[in-house]
Amino acid sequence: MSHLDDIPSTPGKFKMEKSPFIHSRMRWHWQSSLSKLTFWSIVFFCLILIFFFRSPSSNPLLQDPYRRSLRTYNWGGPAWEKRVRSSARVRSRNGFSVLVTGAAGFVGTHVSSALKKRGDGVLGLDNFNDYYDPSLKRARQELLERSGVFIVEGDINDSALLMKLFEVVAFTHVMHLAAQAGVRYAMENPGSYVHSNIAGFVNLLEVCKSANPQPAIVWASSSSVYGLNNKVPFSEKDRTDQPASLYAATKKAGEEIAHTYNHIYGLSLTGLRFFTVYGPWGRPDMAYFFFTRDILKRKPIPIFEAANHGTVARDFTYIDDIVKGCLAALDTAEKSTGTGGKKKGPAQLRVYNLGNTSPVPVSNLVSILERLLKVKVKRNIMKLPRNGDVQFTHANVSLAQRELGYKPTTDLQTGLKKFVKWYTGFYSGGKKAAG
Ligand SMILES: O=C(O)[C@H]1O[C@H](OP(=O)(O)OP(=O)(O)OC[C@H]2O[C@@H](n3ccc(=O)[nH]c3=O)[C@H](O)[C@@H]2O)[C@H](O)[C@@H](O)[C@@H]1O
Repeated sequence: MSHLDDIPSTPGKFKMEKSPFIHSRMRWHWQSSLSKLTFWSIVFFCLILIFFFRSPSSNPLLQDPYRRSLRTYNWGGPAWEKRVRSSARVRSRNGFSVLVTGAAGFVGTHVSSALKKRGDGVLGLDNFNDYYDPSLKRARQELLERSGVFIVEGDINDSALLMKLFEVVAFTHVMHLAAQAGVRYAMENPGSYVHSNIAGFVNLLEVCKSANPQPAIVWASSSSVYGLNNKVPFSEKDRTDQPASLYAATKKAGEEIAHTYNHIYGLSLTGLRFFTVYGPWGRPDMAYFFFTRDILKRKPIPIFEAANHGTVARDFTYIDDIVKGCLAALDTAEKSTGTGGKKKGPAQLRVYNLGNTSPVPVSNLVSILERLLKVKVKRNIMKLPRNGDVQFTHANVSLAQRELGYKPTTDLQTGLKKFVKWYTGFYSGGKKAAG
């Protein structure tokens, strides 16, 4: 037999062997390569399993919001109830008793502080999740505690906690600012948007509708509900049925859910469409914030541009203007009409734009920061990624002006100057910039 006989006549096929020795040798070869193959397959499979279970982004069941929702918070007890009552106690004539959800958040902190200053009773609620550096939330908490605002640690999805809070305090108003914010993060962690912005909102409304008395609710919607609209400036009468991100879709869903609870239970509900809010104590996931951090680190700044070199612009709105809008919405909110889960008559249902009315290209935002920080910026012009961002936003605020007396007064240059002053002060002295 020539050596050629060992070679398969066609790929994948072997000639039958007659020699028993060759036959058993081949079988041994086969078995050994088979067991090797099995061994390495098992190793490879195990590696994939380890990688899968260790990587939160690849397994939705292990993503933050679910772990967060499983977290247990310590609440209850006489000392805790005393703190709750004291924080929510009204200290001015005709003042409100307000439950502020998301009180350790950017807008929540500013609104809580402003309400407290004018003598309203304020109780905060926040789950201190780690969407961005929780130490910034803790610093905001300290700030509020110094002015007498207690923040209860807990989740808006926790019905027992919410019911307890309403049992301890007869809140006149709820300022609902707890949410999963951020447009682009919705592609990484969609579940967190459903968890907070839909399930959490419904849970809160369920408790509010059963409360006696029912509170009036003012809550944060978003300019992102205008989605792919081309008609500017955006007016409350415009369509909001083409969201560009899941974040926008959950905020739009919130507006429809608000309609339902108003219709069925007589809850007074006011949605505020915020337009890219910025300022001191802001959110590190927002462009103006991380641009500042990265400019100071001499890193290149990615500036998005639309097709055909189209400008990407935002109606950046300063936090103090937003706070005035929030307080005016609370002040003009009518009482809910239901009791104990039953509607007694029609109740107020409103939606307002709270913007600045003058969009600024993102490249101008970078130029302002460049001047304020006195650092030459390396610009990295990039195509607007298909990740939920829209090309521009521009608010028409005439409705808010008419009905709330809302009038924004801070331009981007002035507002950023205040932000940079806060930022450099806050992160100086060895504190690391939030990531
Ligand atoms: O007004 C709103 O409705 C929304 O405003 C912001 O969303 P956004 O306007 O996208 O704010 P940033 O994420 O700070 O982005 C500002 C601008 O910078 C641009 N950008 C962002 C990131 C980047 O690397 N480069 C860049 O050019 C974005 O395209 C956008 O035009 C908030 O993150 C949302 O939570 C809020 O609801």
